[in-house]
Amino acid sequence: MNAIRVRDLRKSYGGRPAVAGVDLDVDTGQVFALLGPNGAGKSTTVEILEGLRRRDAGEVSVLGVDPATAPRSWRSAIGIVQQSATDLAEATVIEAVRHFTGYYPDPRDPDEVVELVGLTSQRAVMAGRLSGGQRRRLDVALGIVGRPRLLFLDEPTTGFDPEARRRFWELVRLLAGEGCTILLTTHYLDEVEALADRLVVIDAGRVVAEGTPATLGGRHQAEAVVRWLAPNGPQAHRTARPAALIRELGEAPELTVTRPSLEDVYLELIGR
Ligand SMILES: Nc1ncnc2c1ncn2[C@@H]1O[C@H](COP(=O)(O)OP(=O)(O)OP(=O)(O)O)[C@@H](O)[C@H]1O
Repeated sequence: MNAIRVRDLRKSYGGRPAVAGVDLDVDTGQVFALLGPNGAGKSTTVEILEGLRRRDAGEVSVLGVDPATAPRSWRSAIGIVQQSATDLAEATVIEAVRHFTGYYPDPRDPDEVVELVGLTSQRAVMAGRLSGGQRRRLDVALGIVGRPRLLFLDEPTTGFDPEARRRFWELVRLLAGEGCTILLTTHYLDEVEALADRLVVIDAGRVVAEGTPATLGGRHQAEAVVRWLAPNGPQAHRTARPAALIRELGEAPELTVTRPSLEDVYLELIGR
């Protein structure tokens, strides 16, 4: 069964389409990324899947249920990390996590959750006193405390320092390894490359491309650029068969082979 199945999803605000006919298929256990420029319609799509926003038209099934009419039991199988953080300023980290365990039938141990998101040293700190990145980690903690079967992560690592991001990636891999399906919205293409099994690119409310990080937009078939330092200066040669050229060159100094990055392909897809 697909964890998420969407057909011809539509939503307008005041007559202006924000989502204009989106189809999505996310397999159970996949890490699936939604990419697209600001205002593309990602959050609107995700909020409809989370049951937090009404759609105008289209079919939506999330864990086999229509989120618009989903029962409470469905909600407890879903974890949400939204862009706008929950108001928790008056609780400490561990109190907030403990409080949220009360909403779920089979929650994780609060101390384990705090450790997983790297907030053990801040466990007794008031949420209102956390730094931006630490606050975001607390949001992640609250999203995973209920052991969700499906986790929505909307720009989860905004404000994270590089170490926190790497740690968060490990956490996503751990959750995926436990069989949790993950829908990730992010503007960081390295994050998509590191985590996503599949991705779609949304622009102006429509899916403009889909694939894996390695194959999006025919990236894997694109010509490679081979660079090296020759006695007469730096060389760059574009070729579909880099291995043959490298064999010919032998031990060339400063030899590199590059193909278009995911970012190159993405920017081309959205016409920027
Ligand atoms: N509550 C709202 N009322 C009116 N218009 C809205 C509302 N929410 C979103 N929009 C508009 O709908 C369009 C899609 O917005 P959405 O937040 O879904 O985009 P996004 O892809 O998530 O963007 P970002 O990357 O900036 O988070 C935008 O033009 C936005 O201005």
